[in-house]
Amino acid sequence: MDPFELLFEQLLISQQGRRLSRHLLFEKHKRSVAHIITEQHNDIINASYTVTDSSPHSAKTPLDSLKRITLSELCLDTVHHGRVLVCRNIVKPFKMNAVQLIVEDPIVETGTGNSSATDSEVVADRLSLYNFVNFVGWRSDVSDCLPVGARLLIKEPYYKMAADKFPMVRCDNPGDVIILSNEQVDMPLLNGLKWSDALKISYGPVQAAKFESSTPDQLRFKGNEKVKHKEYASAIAIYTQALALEPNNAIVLSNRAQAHLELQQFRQALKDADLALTIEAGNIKTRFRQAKALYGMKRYQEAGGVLRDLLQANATNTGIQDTFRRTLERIVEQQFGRYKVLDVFQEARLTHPPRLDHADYVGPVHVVQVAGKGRGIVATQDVRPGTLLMCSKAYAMVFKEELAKVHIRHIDDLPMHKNYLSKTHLITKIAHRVQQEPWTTRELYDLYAGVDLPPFIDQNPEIEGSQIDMARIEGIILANCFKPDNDSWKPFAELMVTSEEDEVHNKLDGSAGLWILPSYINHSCVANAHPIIIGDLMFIRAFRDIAKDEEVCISYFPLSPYQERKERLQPRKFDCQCPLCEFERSEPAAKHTRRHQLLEDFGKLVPKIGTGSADMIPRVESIVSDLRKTYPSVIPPKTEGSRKKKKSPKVDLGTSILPQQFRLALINPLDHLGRLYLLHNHREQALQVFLELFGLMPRCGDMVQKRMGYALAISSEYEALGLLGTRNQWVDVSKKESELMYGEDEGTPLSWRGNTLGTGNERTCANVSGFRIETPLNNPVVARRREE
Ligand SMILES: C[S@@+](CC[C@H](N)C(=O)[O-])C[C@H]1O[C@@H](n2cnc3c(N)ncnc32)[C@H](O)[C@@H]1O
Repeated sequence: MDPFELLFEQLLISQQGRRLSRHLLFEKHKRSVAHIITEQHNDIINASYTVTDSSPHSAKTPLDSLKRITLSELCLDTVHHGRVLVCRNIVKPFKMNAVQLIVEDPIVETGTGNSSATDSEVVADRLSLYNFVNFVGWRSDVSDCLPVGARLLIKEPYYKMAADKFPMVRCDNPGDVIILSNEQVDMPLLNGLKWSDALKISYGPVQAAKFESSTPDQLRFKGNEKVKHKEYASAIAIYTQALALEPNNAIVLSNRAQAHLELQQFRQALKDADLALTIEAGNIKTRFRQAKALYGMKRYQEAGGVLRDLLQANATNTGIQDTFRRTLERIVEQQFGRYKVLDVFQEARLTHPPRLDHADYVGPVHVVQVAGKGRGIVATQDVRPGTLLMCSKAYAMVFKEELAKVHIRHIDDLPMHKNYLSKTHLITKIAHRVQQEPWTTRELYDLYAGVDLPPFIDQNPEIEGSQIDMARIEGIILANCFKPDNDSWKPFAELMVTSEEDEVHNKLDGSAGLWILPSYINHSCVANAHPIIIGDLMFIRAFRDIAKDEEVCISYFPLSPYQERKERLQPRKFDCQCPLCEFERSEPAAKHTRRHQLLEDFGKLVPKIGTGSADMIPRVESIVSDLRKTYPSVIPPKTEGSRKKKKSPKVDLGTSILPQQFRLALINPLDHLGRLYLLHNHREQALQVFLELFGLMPRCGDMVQKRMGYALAISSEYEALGLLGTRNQWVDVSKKESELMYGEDEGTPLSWRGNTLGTGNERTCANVSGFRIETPLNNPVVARRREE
């Protein structure tokens, strides 16, 4: 069809509010497929978005209470509660973000052997299945899972206008889609229905009963071919056909176990491997697959037992040896919380995307009710600073690097909002996991889902996939999602709890993930613990002493002046009652206003400060001085650092969190002032500023990383002054702070073992908040001074 003819017909139809004719549906489908193929050639991945105005619908009514509805009865912008659509797929589907099909109604038999409609009258329409098949990519071939002729039931269908201004049936919830097998044709719902004899498609041969004429062996080979091409979902569909013909075929069962392993469907893999072993007990390959499935399910002890037995008979098999070694490492992690942190960093660097293979660890903490906060986490014993409280692997995570590959363009070139990307994909990933692993649904649905959703109260120990509830999943990620700082594992995570749509979408652009146990940790501005995200692992360590039964809290955002924190808490719908907030609330309002004004003045100067102009020094000094005056009894900065004064400074380790000592408004301006001093070689003043900054930083939340950075900067300045003893003392301080955050790796704090935090050569330069500081080895002025 001529593209202009197509456009003209589309225009006419859209003006008349009619659904697309059958041949137009085919033309559009064909064009979309051709478009995808071209884009594939250009190595661009498309994602098609149809953004719902309301929360995605999930049917709650059981199938046998639903009444049939036909395509022609569907009303626009309506969720058809209490109804079910019976339909048949009539095209080779394609998958972008959603699986796109064209489906048709069945024909009603009249009882006289005639049908109520002729073939040409059978209504067809578009169906978009979101979150549906395995998330193996936007371009996956899903035709083996949804072949032409597949009969489907869509519970409580939603009919809506798509972004191209034509209607379509949209289904967000995989649990609401039932693909009927050959045995399911006798359902009462299908009584009196038959399908048009000719599958009225305009291209390609039709194979409704695709595999029926094949033998189990032929199907096995076909499945193996799919595995070779990494099309695991298709392979599983084909092996399943083979097993329908020969249920006890141990080889097919074992091969299907392998395909499930590839898709990380460990429980299904274990089921197949177990069954295959009851038929052929000694099969090494199948036992190895069984061990891998156990490993995937985190049943490391059992996996270890199987692997040990296997090794006894196959001592030289390197694959088994390697899996056994990894299993032992997981057992040590799971039981003792011992991680080789440096290796974890390395692994995160080398794995793309960095989904890491490590065990979860639950340290001395448990979940309890906390007055006024719902549930929370408390320590089960006294805990020392640096103690690992938990290590948790993300329930689901999307990485910026994955999203970067997605070129957002609707198939009809309509502009789409990029910021929906990570949110949509995180929801999809979670829905997919729920679908694949229904036994994990309970722990997911138990999470707080926002003020508008009541707690989940289903008492079933194992919630079935049909209970996938996209609205709840959305609520859960908005209340509990952590977003690592832009570039992967910077130790700052922000929890998003907001009802402000735009804000949420903006924040959800980039990497984002959901971690189950950490989601129970409540907020405090003076947090005693802090999360570090490496790949998809979250480590949470204590930053201060925590007494038995004391609550463990993290900060949901960086520690900032009161006004800013207040604004950030507003959409989260709770007031923070931490000692700092209590104290600052009790301060006279005039002080807050004055600080706010001064910080606004400072904000206006920032672009000019960025140019490094020396004129900025007195201006920033004046703002800093005025800010100091807004705090009571400001302790003047110590005057250490003189070359004559050899006495080591008394280092404040920040263990005190007396709210009166916080002077948060000073931090940012002082940081800029320090940089300016350095830039203009006023090194002694810079040292004073860094010393003051270090003193201003309590051991709270993200402050620990800054403390580490300033301690490093101070040590560099002492080195420049030739005060090596003092320098070493500050190096130790920085090491201590680094240990607090990352733990120790074989006795050496992580930041000193590579370039994970600084520039990689911390003897020659340090990195404070991204600002390079020169030391004698690379600063000619200081080097000369030393020579003198
Ligand atoms: C990530 S969840 C924390 C666990 C949650 N308390 C629960 O019961 O599952 C975040 C929610 O916990 C509550 N919350 C967290 N910190 C709080 C605090 N300091 N005071 C009051 N409520 C808090 C708020 O309802 C917030 O939206």
